[in-house]
Amino acid sequence: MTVAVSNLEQIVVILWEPQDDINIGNTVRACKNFGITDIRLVRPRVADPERISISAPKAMDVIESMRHCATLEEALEGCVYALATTARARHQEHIVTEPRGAALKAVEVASSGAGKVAYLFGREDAGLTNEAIDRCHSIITIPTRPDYSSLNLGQAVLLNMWEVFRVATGVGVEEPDVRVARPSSEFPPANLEAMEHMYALIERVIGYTEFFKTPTNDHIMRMLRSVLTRAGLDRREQSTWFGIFHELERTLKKLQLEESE
Ligand SMILES: C[S@@+](CC[C@H](N)C(=O)[O-])C[C@H]1O[C@@H](n2cnc3c(N)ncnc32)[C@H](O)[C@@H]1O
Repeated sequence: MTVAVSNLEQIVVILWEPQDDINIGNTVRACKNFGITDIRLVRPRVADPERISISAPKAMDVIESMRHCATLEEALEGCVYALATTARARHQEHIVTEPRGAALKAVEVASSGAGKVAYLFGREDAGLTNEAIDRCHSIITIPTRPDYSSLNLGQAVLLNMWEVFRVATGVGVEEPDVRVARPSSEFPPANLEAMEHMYALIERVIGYTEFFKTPTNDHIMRMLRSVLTRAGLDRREQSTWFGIFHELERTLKKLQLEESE
């Protein structure tokens, strides 16, 4: 799969005083996964390329091109728009958005040719300072359960860069496939355990015939599973299928018994 990456070159990830090489490595990895190569570190406590590469293998190109900056001003060089990420929306005066909305804005600005767009991430123990947040146009808060809202730094980078990638490339944002859409059912979806019982039953019933010709039934069963998964059976439909195959098994067993007598 090839994707257009020109807008992604305009995205800058800034880590504010990162404290840990593993988190820097996870950031590098997430960025490289999604085509972002401009990473800038403001006063990192550590930044050992070898240790960083443990969590970001085959990414030495990005690791070696990371810029080390003494100040946020230096890190924001060439940027025309900045977004601060924080779990705690402390600044009522800022626009607060979530990663998807932020990515739409970031890619819009990045595509305009005006300059680069910076995403700021805070240090592991203290987040971003108020002064750093004040330099930004808007705040991104990743929605979480309210009493446990702080994500790991690398994971926060991952979620945001995934959205930037999707918006910039259009990958993974297709409309649902209408061919497989079905009206919503009044019954709950079929239980996975019940589905497994049903597949085992179907396999047994087919086994009474001469349909299976190969030593393993895997290929056929995988195809049947795929068809029935796509159908998205509800509980009533599943139990009807089960009932039909159950009756078939009973009948086939009876016939087999009669034949052997
Ligand atoms: C471990 S968190 C910092 C937690 C810090 N104790 C605080 O209160 O901000 C490290 C960074 O990940 C990002 N982050 C973590 N959770 C987030 C969330 N729910 N929404 C947006 N960014 C988040 C922010 O950039 C944050 O500064």
